[in-house]
Amino acid sequence: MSYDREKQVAIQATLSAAKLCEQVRKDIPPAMEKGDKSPVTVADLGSQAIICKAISEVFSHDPIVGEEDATELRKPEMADNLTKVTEYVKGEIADATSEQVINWIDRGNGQVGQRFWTLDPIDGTKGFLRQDQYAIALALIEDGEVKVGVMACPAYPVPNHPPGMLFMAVRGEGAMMMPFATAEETPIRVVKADDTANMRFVESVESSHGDQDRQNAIAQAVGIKADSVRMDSQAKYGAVASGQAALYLRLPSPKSPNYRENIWDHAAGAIVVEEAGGRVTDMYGKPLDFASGPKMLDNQGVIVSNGIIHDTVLAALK
Ligand SMILES: Nc1ncnc2c1ncn2[C@@H]1O[C@H](COP(=O)(O)O)[C@@H](OP(=O)(O)O)[C@H]1O
Ligand SMILES: [Mg+2]
Ligand SMILES: [Mg+2]
Ligand SMILES: [Mg+2]
Repeated sequence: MSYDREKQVAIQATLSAAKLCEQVRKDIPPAMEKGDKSPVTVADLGSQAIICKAISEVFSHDPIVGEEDATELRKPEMADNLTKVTEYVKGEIADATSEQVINWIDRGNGQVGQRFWTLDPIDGTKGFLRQDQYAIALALIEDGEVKVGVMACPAYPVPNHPPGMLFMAVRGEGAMMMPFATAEETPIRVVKADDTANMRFVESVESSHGDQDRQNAIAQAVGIKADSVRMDSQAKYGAVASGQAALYLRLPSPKSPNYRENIWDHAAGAIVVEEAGGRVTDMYGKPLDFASGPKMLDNQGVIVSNGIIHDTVLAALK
């Protein structure tokens, strides 16, 4: 089966959402707080609206499992925020109304099933607020397997061009990157065994999202001598897929040992790395479970590598 249509719709939708996010970022957005105390901005909500609309128009029966919902935005005291989100969405969809924006965002309340999309409208909201890395991440899952993944990374550096990189993959067709500036697709591959210059590892900027002491100890144990490169969001998967790093370690934080990862934080990145020749498992070597629900309850930690060093990393973790 061909996924060309899915890939094209996903690329156009994430690039459109990326424009909205960059517009919000220029205006330095204030963050609102969600129920779990994590931040959300008008850009997260606007991005989800744009992408859910685009998917729904073409694939009207596909559920979308998105990170955000419009519960807060519906409250009368949030009217100003709803107006702001709608204004930004209008930059991409000229005739959008607030009512439509709310409904598009809530299209992201879908359930995991035989075929569905998972969406992180801004992965790395903390990075976005710091003017660092963030990603708009969208993936199609069928029969428990990620089939298409697209990550738009508007702040990702591109040599000799303004920042902005799209990473994408279709199962069985390899992984590509495409600078926003040139729109030229190039195939990407993970770091080769003899490429010592790129044998570095990436981890989250946020110390509370992992276990940086242990991550650094494991990297050293597998022979990586350089300090880690800290980067927000699934852009880290892009770094591994494009051979700029050999390893991405995400071990459970000692402060939140019972935390479970969300599917939208990993699905798009995982297929991009796998199709670039790498490997993605949890810290025990188990495949990530994208089929059972929005949280990967049976997985802990995430290990992303160029494949060659993967078993050595898993052994060091024992
Ligand atoms: N205690 C925790 N451990 C691991 N990940 C966490 C976490 N708390 C939040 N996160 C997730 O970390 C993501 C950001 O990843 P990174 O740290 O690699 O930039 C967040 O995505 P959002 O920014 O989409 O909410 C959020 O889902
Ligand atoms: Mg969030
Ligand atoms: Mg996220
Ligand atoms: Mg997010």
